Amino acid sequence: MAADNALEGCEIPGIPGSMYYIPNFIDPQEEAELLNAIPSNRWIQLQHRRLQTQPSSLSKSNTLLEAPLPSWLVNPVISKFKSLGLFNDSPHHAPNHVLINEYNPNEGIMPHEDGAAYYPIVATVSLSSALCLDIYEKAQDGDQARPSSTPKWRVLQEPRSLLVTCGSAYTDTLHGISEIEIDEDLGPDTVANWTLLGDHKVFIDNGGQNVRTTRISLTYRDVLKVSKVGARILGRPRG
Ligand SMILES: O=C(O)CCC(=O)C(=O)O
Ligand SMILES: [Fe+2]
Repeated sequence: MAADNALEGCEIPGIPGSMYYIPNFIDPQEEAELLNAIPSNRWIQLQHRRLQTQPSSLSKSNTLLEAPLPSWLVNPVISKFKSLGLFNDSPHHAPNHVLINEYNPNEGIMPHEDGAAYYPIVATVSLSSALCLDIYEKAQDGDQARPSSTPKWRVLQEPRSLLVTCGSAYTDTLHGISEIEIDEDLGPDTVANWTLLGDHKVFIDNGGQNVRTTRISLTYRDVLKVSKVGARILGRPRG
């Protein structure tokens, strides 16, 4: 992809196809401003996390009703994506959809794939707390893909970092976050992006542990199918 040059040196070793980790993608003030801007009245409470979607959730046919993203999700994050060349090759040349997930300690998300509604590039900004994303190889079960029984890799996402998943890392793996309070046994042999971390000393000094606090993630994607309001009202899509 076009971002290859800008992301050179950020590719996570060992994970095929590729995932990139950029520590300190935003600064503490940008992080605080993003946290402040998240509307408090749009959360949907699920059993093990809460979430909101911007500008809106997808229809049953995975279609997004065309609408601009709020400006606080565009600047500074999407401007920084542009300087990295991220989403240059995606159909809309920019993300048009952001999922905001909030996890308290002991909360997570089951292993899953993000699927065919999106162009295969995902950019995730982490806020507030570090935690490990578990990456599973895909085991084929008839037509159904299921995760390998244990995670093959762990990616430690520090607050203010960016994780980019693209290509076969998007299509051929599953990802999840385990419902634990403490990420244990963190070190060079157990964390795929150890050499790319902004500050691995924090984890060494803490005996290889990360005690989670509440983490919020912003997941930027390009939804492939977008419908225009006018076309919908007329019942005739006009391209
Ligand atoms: O919070 C994250 O980093 C992952 C979220 C995720 O996988 C999703 O919403 O599809
Ligand atoms: Fe996901």
